[in-house]
Amino acid sequence: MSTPTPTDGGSAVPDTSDESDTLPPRQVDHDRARRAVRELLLAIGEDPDREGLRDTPDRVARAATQLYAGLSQDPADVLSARFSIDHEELIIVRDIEIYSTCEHHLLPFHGVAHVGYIPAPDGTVTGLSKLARLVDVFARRPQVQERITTQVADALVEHLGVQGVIVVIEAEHLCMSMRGVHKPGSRTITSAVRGQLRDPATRSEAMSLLLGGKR
Ligand SMILES: Nc1nc2c(ncn2[C@@H]2O[C@H](COP(=O)(O)OP(=O)(O)OP(=O)(O)O)[C@@H](O)[C@H]2O)c(=O)[nH]1
Ligand SMILES: [Zn+2]
Repeated sequence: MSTPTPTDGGSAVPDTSDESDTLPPRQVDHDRARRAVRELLLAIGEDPDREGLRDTPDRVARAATQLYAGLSQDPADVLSARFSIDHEELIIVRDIEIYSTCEHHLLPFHGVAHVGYIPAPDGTVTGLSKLARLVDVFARRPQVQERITTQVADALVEHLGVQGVIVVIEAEHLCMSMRGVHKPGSRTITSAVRGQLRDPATRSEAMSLLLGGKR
């Protein structure tokens, strides 16, 4: 599913294998990331060669391969795990923990995602874990919360042919907590609704299940 990422800290070699036909090579360029982190440390007046910081550029570069792994992952691959169970009613996975990185400040935002959908008319569903994996594919990129929300909803329509989908994400943005406006604890809630779940009655049933026991 995912494109392999270098683990030895060496510079990423552009992917010229067959996989590059489907996705552009987006692995983290370790050398470049290391140089950038060293520059940032110099820019803030730190000594990147002092003991505690000596390995930091390399650590940050390696962390980036995890934090931005979604850039080289294809939602179609995640949703290729599908099977027919002849179920045409609402399916919800809620409280999916989500960690992402705000594209404005490169600081984390984290919270929960709730995903519900009404399967295609032939009853085809995907595995429950795939909904959480789908969230991660879009969260592990430089992002804004609204975009993750719509991308998850649109991917389920496009790749699974669902009749309706609702996605709600609640998250705290550290760029609002530890800097800037300094409002720790504020939560941002975004939603995206498609197809049959736009119908007010169905949508209200889905919302009460999505948020059930939490309000
Ligand atoms: N809509 C949206 N805004 C976001 C998200 N993450 C961060 N932001 C906002 O992006 C905005 C960037 O505003 P700017 O004025 O360009 O940057 P800034 O001077 O650092 O803003 P402050 O955070 O207010 O200090 C801020 O208001 C952030 O709260 C997100 O996921 N969605
Ligand atoms: Zn931010």
